[in-house]
Amino acid sequence: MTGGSTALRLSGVSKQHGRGPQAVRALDGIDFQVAQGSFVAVMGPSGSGKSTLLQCAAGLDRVSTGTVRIGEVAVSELDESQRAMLRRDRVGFVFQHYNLLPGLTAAQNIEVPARLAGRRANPAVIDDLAARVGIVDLLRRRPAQLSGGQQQRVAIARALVTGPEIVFGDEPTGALDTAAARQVLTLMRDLVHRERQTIVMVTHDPVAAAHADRVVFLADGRIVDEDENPSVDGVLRRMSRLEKPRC
Ligand SMILES: Nc1ncnc2c1ncn2[C@@H]1O[C@H](COP(=O)(O)OP(=O)(O)OP(=O)(O)O)[C@@H](O)[C@H]1O
Repeated sequence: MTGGSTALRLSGVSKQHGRGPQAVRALDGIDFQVAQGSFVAVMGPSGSGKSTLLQCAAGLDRVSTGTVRIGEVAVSELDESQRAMLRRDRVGFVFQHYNLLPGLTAAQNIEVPARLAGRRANPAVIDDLAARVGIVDLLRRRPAQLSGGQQQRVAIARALVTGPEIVFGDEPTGALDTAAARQVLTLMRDLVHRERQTIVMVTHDPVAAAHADRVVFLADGRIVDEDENPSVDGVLRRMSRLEKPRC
């Protein structure tokens, strides 16, 4: 992991969904830091709290207790509209199903977050992003004219257009075939190692997780294991320990 500043810090974070007898404690005392310029994967069995962790870390949901910081900003102290502004200006998102607007070209899709922030992206910025993610010749196409891997590259460029401090990925390769997934993961790793982008990705896929610098493993809302030098076999071994039936 690279030294330097901390892009994301969760301290003592708990999150309860619902109230009373129906309440579910999805996160239970999470302490989690991500160094700026690193690529971290979050894994764990179904229901272990991965999505809740991502939602709380990205300011999409409120924590019940504890603090979340993105850079110097205490996200957990912001109100709803301040969190919306933080997400717009400082956070990028990449989803499993790309979420591109079908009526817009790739270039127009990339520009959407800048437009939402009341700006127009300089065409040179779009060209630069397209070069960084390898879609220079595809900018005039609409999503239906692109493969899944190409659409995810457009979505990654869109996530980067505001120059975010951190990018969150929710199963970003979950809908891709093996070859396209590998290319997208290599791109994400290059963005981190060449450009010092920071990426936090939730995944079920040990191959995807092994592209990260570090993998954290959740079970029952807690971080129960970490792998600082992940390999596919190592991740599979750790996951199989977590997924053993409990007595
Ligand atoms: N809005 C909600 N209301 C009530 N319970 C919820 C809500 N969202 C999640 N939960 C519960 O919180 C726990 C953690 O859910 P979460 O979706 O974060 O897990 P996950 O690890 O992402 O699961 P999966 O891998 O299946 O997507 C689960 O027990 C889930 O049922």
